[in-house]
Amino acid sequence: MFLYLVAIIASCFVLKIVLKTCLVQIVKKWWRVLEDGCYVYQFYKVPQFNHNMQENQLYRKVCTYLNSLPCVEDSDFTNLFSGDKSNEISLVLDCNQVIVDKFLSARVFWINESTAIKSLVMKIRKKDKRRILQPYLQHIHSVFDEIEQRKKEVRLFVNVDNEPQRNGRWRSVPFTHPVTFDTILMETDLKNKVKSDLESFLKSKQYYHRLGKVWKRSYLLYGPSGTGKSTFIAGIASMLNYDVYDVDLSKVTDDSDLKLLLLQTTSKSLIVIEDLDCYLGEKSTAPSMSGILNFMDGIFSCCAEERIMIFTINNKDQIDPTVLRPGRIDVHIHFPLCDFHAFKILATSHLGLKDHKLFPQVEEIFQTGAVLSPAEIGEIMISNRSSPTRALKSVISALQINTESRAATRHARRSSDTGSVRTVEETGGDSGMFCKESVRELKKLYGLLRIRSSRKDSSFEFDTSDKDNSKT
Ligand SMILES: Nc1ncnc2c1ncn2[C@@H]1O[C@H](COP(=O)(O)OP(=O)(O)OP(=O)(O)O)[C@@H](O)[C@H]1O
Ligand SMILES: [Mg+2]
Repeated sequence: MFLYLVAIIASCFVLKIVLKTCLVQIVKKWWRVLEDGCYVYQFYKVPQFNHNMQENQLYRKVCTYLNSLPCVEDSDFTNLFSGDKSNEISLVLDCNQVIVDKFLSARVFWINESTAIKSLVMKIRKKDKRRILQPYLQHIHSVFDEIEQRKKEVRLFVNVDNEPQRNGRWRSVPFTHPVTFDTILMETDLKNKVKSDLESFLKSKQYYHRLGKVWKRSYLLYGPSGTGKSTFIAGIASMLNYDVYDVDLSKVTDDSDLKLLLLQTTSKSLIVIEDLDCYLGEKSTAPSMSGILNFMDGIFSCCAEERIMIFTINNKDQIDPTVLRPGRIDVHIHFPLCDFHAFKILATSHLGLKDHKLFPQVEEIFQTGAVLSPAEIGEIMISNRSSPTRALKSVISALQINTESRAATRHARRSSDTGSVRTVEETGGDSGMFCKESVRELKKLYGLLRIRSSRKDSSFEFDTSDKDNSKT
C-alpha cells in the first residue's frame, strides 16, 4: 500500500516536471520530424529579385504575410525590429529560419533562405498541393492587402465648388477622429450585428460578382440630432481604415456633376451623405431626385468597387419609400434618444458611476417621458465630471426642464390654435423643445452651460467664465 502511494506521488512529480519543462516540446518536435520524414514534398521558391534584378512583388507580400503569423512569435528564435510607428515593434524571420503555417488543415513549411539572392522557399506535401496551393496563394494576397489597409492613413475627402481651374472635385485632410467603434454608445447586440454585417460584406466579392451586383452596401442612419449618427460613421471608418468621402450636395451643380464625384472616389471607402432628407424635397433643384437615386444605386461606379454608402436623416417617416427600398438601402439603423439604460452606460463611461443614490430619481423622470440626446447628457456629464453628484443633479434638472418645456409647447400649440401667440424655440427632431424661460432657469441653477438652440439643432457649448466657476 505504502509503495503504491510512493509510486503515485513519484509519477505525479515526474508528470509535473515533464509538463512544466521543455521535455514535452522536445518529444513533440522529434515526433513531427519523424512524421514529416515519411512524406514526399514539393518546393516552391520565391526569390526577392528576378533575373533583371527587379524586385519580385510576391516576395514582399509573402514576407509581410509570414512576419504577421503567430507562429513567428512562438518560434524559438526570431528578430525584433522597430516598426513604422514610434512604439511599434515588428517580428522578422531570421536567416534560414523555418516556420510552419497551417492552411485548410495542411502544414506549409517556409524557409527563409539567405544565399546571394534572398528567397523564401515553400515546402508542401505533394498530396496537399492540388487542394491548397491556389487558395493558399490567394489567402496570402488577401492577408497582405488587409495588413496594408490597416497601415494606411485614413483621409477625409470633401467635395469643393466646381471651378474649372481646380484639379479634381475632392479635397482631403487626414482623418483623425478619436472615436473607435467600441466607444460608440449602442445596444451591444445591434453593434455586433452591424460589425458582422460589415465583415460578411467585405468577404463577399465573389458572391456579388456571381449575382452581377455592384459590390456595395448601403446603410441608413436615422434618429434625432445628437444621437451619434456622425460619430458612428467615424467609428466605422476607423474600424475598417477606410477613407471617408463626405458628399456635400449643396455644392453639386447637377446630376452629371454628382456622377463625376462618384467616379472620382476610390474603392475601400465610405461614401457619406448627411441629412439626405434635406435634398429629397420637391423644392430641391440640383441634383435631381433621380440623380440622387442613381448615385445611391452606385451604377456609375465602374472600376473601383467595395464601397460602403452611409446616409443620415432625422426622420424616416417623411421619406419617399422608393428611396428606402431594399437594394438601394440595405440596412436601417435607428439612433434613439437616451433612455435610463443608455443614461447608465453614459454615467459609467463619463463619470465612472455604476450606481448612485440619485439613479432612482433619474429613472423616475425618464418614466415620465423626458428625453435628451446622448450628446446633451454626455456634455452635461463632461462639464461636471469633477463632481458626479452635481453631474447627476444637472441631468435631472435638464430632464425636468425638458418635461416642462414639452408640456409648455403642448400648451402653446393649443393656445396658438385658439389665436394667442407664444415664443418657443425648437431644438429639432424629436429631441424635445426648450422654452426660453426654462433654459434661463437651467443656466441660473447651474451656471455651467450655455444652451443655444436654433431651428435645426441644439448644442451645448462651454462658457469659459462659467467653467472657471465650476472649479471652485
Ligand atoms: N451613441 C453615441 N455614442 C457615442 N457618442 C455619442 C453618441 N451620441 C452622441 N454622442 C456624442 O454626441 C456628440 C454629437 O453626436 P453626433 O454628431 O454623432 O450626432 P448626430 O446624430 O450626427 O447629430 P446630427 O443629426 O445633429 O448631425 C458627439 O460628439 C458624440 O461624442
Ligand atoms: Mg451628424
